[in-house]
This record gives sequence, structure tokens and C-alpha cells, in this order.
Amino acid sequence: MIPGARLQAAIEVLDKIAAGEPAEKALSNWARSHRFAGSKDRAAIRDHVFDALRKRRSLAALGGSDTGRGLMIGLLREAGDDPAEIFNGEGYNPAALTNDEVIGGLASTAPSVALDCPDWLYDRLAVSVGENRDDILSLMRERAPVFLRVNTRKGPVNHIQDQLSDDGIETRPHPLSPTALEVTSGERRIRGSKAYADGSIELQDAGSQAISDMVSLPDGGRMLDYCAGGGGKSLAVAARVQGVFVAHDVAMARMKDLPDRAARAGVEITCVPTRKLASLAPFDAVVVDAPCSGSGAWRRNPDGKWSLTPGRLNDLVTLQSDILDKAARLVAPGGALIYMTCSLLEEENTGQIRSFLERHPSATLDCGRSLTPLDGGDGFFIASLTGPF
Ligand SMILES: C[S@@+](CC[C@H](N)C(=O)[O-])C[C@H]1O[C@@H](n2cnc3c(N)ncnc32)[C@H](O)[C@@H]1O
Repeated sequence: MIPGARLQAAIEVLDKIAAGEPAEKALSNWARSHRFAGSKDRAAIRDHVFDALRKRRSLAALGGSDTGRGLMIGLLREAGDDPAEIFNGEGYNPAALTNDEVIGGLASTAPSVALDCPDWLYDRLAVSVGENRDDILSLMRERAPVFLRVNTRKGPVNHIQDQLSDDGIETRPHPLSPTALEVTSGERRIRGSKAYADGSIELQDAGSQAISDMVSLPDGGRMLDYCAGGGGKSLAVAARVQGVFVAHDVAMARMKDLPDRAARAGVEITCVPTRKLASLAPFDAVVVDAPCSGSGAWRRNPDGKWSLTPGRLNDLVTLQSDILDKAARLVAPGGALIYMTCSLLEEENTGQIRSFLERHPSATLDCGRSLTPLDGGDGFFIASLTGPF
């Protein structure tokens, strides 16, 4: 596909997303109905779409509207290109610029626009991350680095780095975690590599690895991953500790790949439905990787930045406290309740723990940590609590 055709495809996908389709679904639907597009085309269209979603407000200001066309015109202007050279209606190029599009579009000086943040979140982030807000939002406008977690059960980090290099994937260690490698080139080869096939590596953000490193479980201990999803946290802890691992998620289907991933990694994780939990309790550690705003990972899921509303945030905070209370009942005496989010927002993090301690005055906060993209990976929060609950 020529560059103009890729832009036109991105315009169509962005318009579907604006109409309410999730970004990944809109991209896969487009690919399904345009089978002639090759993998390089699909990757380029995806990059356009995600770049536009990360920078939606500033590109809309530059492009004159926040339609797919406005965003792509803004993207070209931001790069210093003249959109009229491609928006000319020739061949598969997008239709020629309208008069409004030619004259429209001025970069906005309002900080929340220039930093691509909804106004209400711009104010809330000031409370949550203080003076780092603008630096964090600037980073959120860029693509996230690609990180791998080395499964040290399969070999030492430097050995697996050499193996990746043989497959054309170059990496460097990252200070957030001893198992984290940042991919510096060859990222599109990861899923076809030998290290991926034999479970020596997993794709996992360095911040996610850092908080998994903080989960303390004695050898032989029993851990419940209460909101397991794909199982990223269980897999990381199970690679480090010889224990018994149970994974649970209210949506069992989300754990469907976990048995295969665990087998590849050489660890055992048992997936259980909610009705079995009480009979398997108590656990030495219950990890609650709670459903959250995802505001720490907006570089990877930028549509979340625009779909979050104050009402949705309040609903999430209520759900998180309900989950925490349920999970606390499954912790063994002397065991740990470990709460995690990939959020930067105070009400989901320290605020959530503050209200938990108000509801459970005999519980103790043992340790906690907040990470932001300024640390290199996504934003995460972890707090470890002991009972009695
Ligand atoms: C942040 S994601 C988990 C990510 C996962 N731990 C990982 O590392 O890949 C949150 C998960 O919580 C699950 N969830 C939502 N409500 C829940 C509930 N009431 N009880 C248990 N799990 C729930 C969601 O289905 C989702 O998979």
C-alpha cells in the first residue's frame, strides 16, 4: 500500500473508534475486510492509529477537527509535512483538503491540549503525581518501550540475551527489575523466536516485573492471583519462587491461555472458578491486580485516556474496594494481601488503601511503591497488607 492509502485506512479505523468500537477490534475488523494488506501495511496503519490516539487533542488542534481526517492531517503537520501533498484525491490517497482543512488547525497553547489529556484528568493528576504531572504526560504521548521478562528457570539473563541476539533481537538490561530486558531492535521477531517458543521469555512491562518482584512468598507457600487475567503476575512470581499457585478471575475466559503459558514456562498454575475459592483458602499471599483505569499504561492503551469518565472512575473505585474485602477473607493468618493497579490516580491507589484501613482497623500496611513512566516502564502501584482483616 502507498503511504496515502495507509493514511486513508487509519482515517477509517479512527472514525470507527470515535463511533465507539474498541481500538484493537476496529483494527482487526479493518484487516479482515482488506485481506490484500500485508503485515507491514497493518503495522504502519496500527502505528498511525495509536500515535493519533496518544496525541488526540494536540493533533485535532493541528488538524482542525478530531475526526480521523483531522487527526491524520494533524499528524502530518506535526511532523513538518504539508498534508496537501498526500490529501489530494489521487489514486488511493485521501480526498483533497477542504478550504477549512487548509486554513484550519493551529497548535493550542492550553497545557491540557498540548499534553493530550482530558481537562478533568489533568486536574486529578495534579493531586496524584504532583509536579511530575506534565513530564509524565509528555512521556505518555510517545510509544512505550518493549520489555521482555526473562524466565530465569530456563537460564541466566545474559545467556537468554545471546539466544535472542542469534534470532536478530537486541536487548539491554533495565534497572527496574533483574529479569527485565528492553528490546532495542528486532521487536517484530519476538513471537517467532526460539526463546519465546520455549518459555525463556514473556512480553511484560518492566514496571509490572518490578511490582511482581515485591510479592513476598516463602518457598512452598500458597499464592492466589485473585484477578489473574492473562496471569502475568502469577507467571512472574512462579518463575522466582517454588510455591503453589492458584489463579482466579471473574471472567474465566480471560485465563484461557494461562495453562499453555505456564506449561511453556515450566511452572504449574491451577485456574479455578469463584465457587471453588473458599474450599481452597486460606492462602499465604493473595494478590489483587485490580481492574483499574489503566492510567499508568496509556502509552499502550491510549483509547483508555479518552473513554475514562468521572463516573466510570467512581465505579472502578467501588469495585476495587469490594474485591479487596472479598480477597481479604481468603488470606491465612499472618499472610499478605497484596493490592496492585496500573493506575496513577490517587483514588485507586493510596486512597483505596486508606479506606481499606479505615474499614479494617486491625490491618497493617507493610510496604508500598508507586512507579510512573518516569521510572522507565508503565505506571504501577503496589501495597502489601497484613491482617487480621
Ligand atoms: C488488571 S486486570 C489483571 C491483569 C493480570 N493480572 C495480568 O497480570 O496479566 C484485572 C482483571 O480483574 C478481573 N476482574 C474484574 N472484576 C473482578 C472480580 N470482581 N473478581 C475477580 N476478578 C475480577 C478482570 O476480568 C481482569 O482480568
